[in-house]
Amino acid sequence: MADTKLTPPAGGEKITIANGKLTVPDHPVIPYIEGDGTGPDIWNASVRVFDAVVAKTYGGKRKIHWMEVLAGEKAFNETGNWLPDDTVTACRDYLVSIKGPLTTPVGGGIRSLNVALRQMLDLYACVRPVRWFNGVPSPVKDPGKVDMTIYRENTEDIYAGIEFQQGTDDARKFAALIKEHFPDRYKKIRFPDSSGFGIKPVSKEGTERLVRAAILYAIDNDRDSVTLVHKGNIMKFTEGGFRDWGYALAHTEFGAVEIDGGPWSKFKNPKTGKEIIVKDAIADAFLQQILLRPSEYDVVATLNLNGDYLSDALAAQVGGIGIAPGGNINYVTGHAVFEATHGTAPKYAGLDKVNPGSVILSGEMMLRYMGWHEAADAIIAAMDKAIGQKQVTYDFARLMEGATEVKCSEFADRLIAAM
Ligand SMILES: NC(=O)C1=CN([C@@H]2O[C@H](COP(=O)(O)OP(=O)(O)OC[C@H]3O[C@@H](n4cnc5c(N)ncnc54)[C@H](OP(=O)(O)O)[C@@H]3O)[C@@H](O)[C@H]2O)C=CC1
Ligand SMILES: O=C(O)CCC(=O)C(=O)O
Ligand SMILES: [Mg+2]
Repeated sequence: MADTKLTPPAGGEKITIANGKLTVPDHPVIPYIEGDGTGPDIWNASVRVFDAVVAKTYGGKRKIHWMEVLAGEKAFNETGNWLPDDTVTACRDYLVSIKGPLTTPVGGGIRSLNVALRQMLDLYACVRPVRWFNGVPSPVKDPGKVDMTIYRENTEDIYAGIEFQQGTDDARKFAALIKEHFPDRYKKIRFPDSSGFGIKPVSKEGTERLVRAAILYAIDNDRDSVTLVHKGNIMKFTEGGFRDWGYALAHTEFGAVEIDGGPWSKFKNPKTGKEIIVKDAIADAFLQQILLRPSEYDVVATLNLNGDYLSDALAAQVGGIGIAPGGNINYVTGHAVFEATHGTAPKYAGLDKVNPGSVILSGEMMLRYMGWHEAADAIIAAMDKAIGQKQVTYDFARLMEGATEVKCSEFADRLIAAM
């Protein structure tokens, strides 16, 4: 594999993987992408928290050597390329990286760089834990009942980007192809001449590796259930396939057996002996269930688009997207890019205003992924403490009684002080 032409920071070493196990040196090089919009505000606050927590936890023995790599507007302005090869190579070579949000225009323009990076590195699992921090304002009565981890398939579905724009030669060719080979289905297109088209590939292997990761997470973290969320009643061969392949994998690889005639199934956690239920839910019903009966759901395995919607909806239930973290992971190659669930929030760019919590908690996931559990735990403890002191960014302050609003950078200061 070619090394990046970027100059790595002196004194740092690469994280490596052998036989599926990461080796993390005490001084790892970690590439980061600052991000567009509010990305720089958030990154500047977050990196101070990461450096402080590692220094305080390990007394100077460990240190992250950050290496900036470019993507998005900054990359385009400096190199004329939205996602330079060097950036992808660095994320590939150094295995673990972290990024801020990148803008994707609606309707036309460039395709999502975020999605491109996930596809190029084959980061098939988008892992988004959703939990409530004591004191965070929430629109629901009992936000503490929400404790779920979303495993969103990250490389397939409508996000594969196979689309044909209305009125183009490609769209006409595609329509002609369906007309010739699938006349019955062509007849179902209400306005064929003025339609755009999108294709949704969902594969057995793609489903299996995602559902396997979700079940292994449930085993390792002693969770009660894995729910396969799909719209398989309507999209039978894609979303319905996801459900069927997911159950089949639970049976063949984890020894799950059907309960009361199925399809819900159960197996014993090989580590704890506790029962894990594998169940499924249709996506629209699931969205009302998570509001009404959140404690019945735990690990969620779902397709790309459902997972995108669900992540923001669940984040809102525990106080908003300002503290919703995530990681894009390939558990086989070890590649991982950590990033917030939210986007660039452009109206707040440069105001030092937004909540940096989502990137800070994405860093917490990254540290845990690296095996630096003590530092990760210290971030969670500091978060609890800082929020408890009610000195919070605008998003929480506007909903929290008796709170003092602090800037993005000041919230990082509070976290560091709370360590
Ligand atoms: N992974 C990525 O890089 C992602 C990129 N995007 C991209 O981001 C751009 C903007 O997307 P948009 O739909 O506006 O969604 P955003 O998530 O950027 O923002 C929507 C709203 O969420 C709230 N919000 C977002 N981030 C924070 C934060 N850190 N602290 C507090 N509140 C926050 C704000 O709410 P309020 O207005 O109530 O204050 C904001 O207006 C698009 O180009 C989109 O494609 C989107 C998602 C992920
Ligand atoms: O890539 C984008 O611009 C949006 C991605 C997104 O919303 C997500 O991954 O949750
Ligand atoms: Mg999203």
